[in-house]
Amino acid sequence: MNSQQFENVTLIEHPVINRDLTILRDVSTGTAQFRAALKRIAVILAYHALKELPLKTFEVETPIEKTTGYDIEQDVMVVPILRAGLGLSDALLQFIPDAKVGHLGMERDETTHEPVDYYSNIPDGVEEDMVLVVDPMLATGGSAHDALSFLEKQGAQHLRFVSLICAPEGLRKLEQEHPDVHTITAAIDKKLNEDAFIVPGLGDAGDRYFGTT
Ligand SMILES: O=P(O)(O)OC[C@H]1O[C@H](OP(=O)(O)OP(=O)(O)O)[C@H](O)[C@@H]1O
Ligand SMILES: O=c1cc[nH]c(=O)[nH]1
Ligand SMILES: [Mg+2]
Repeated sequence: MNSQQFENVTLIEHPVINRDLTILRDVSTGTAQFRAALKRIAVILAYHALKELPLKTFEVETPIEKTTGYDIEQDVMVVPILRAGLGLSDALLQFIPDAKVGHLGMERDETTHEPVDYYSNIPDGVEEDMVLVVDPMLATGGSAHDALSFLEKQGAQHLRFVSLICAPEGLRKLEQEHPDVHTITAAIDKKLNEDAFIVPGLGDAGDRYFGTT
């Protein structure tokens, strides 16, 4: 499936992503290799997710002459959806070391597949900042929808969603509920199964990243 079927979705294609997604999908991949592959893809996603940041110019003096310098004009806030989102947030902080970090704790109920919120801590500045909500898996879209709605209620106006693997069902939900939010992802998979897991997916991202079951 390609991103052209969805408004406001950028599907990042890169040979390193293809190789690392395969490592992540492989059921025999252990925790260390899983973390390393996720972190490599996260850097590529972060690079693309920050592409639209506005710049300001100023004069800088090189050893040879004065020239135009650039700095990022807008503050950035990274908001991982706990737990699995934590695996993506460091990559963004490598590029924007002074970014604020908010946290939203959510866990899907295994029977209803609805997210249950258990924690929130969002720094000041959410109205003006570029706010990047990060979570490797977009399945039904319930968790991302809750997170984006919560931030919109707090006044967020410049929201992006950064994900590793999206199901079409989740992308359709975001398209309907948050048409202004741009999604950056490394894969759009086939569908959800009866347990609302992404097919083929990689299983439970949080469990595989943190070594829980
Ligand atoms: O689109 P949805 O249907 O809402 O599913 C996606 C959510 O499920 C996973 O989290 P999980 O509930 O497993 O929590 P965890 O990160 O603590 O493992 C994943 O990291 C997303 O947050
Ligand atoms: O496939 C899925 C769906 C929800 N959460 C995950 O971690 N994986
Ligand atoms: Mg999980």
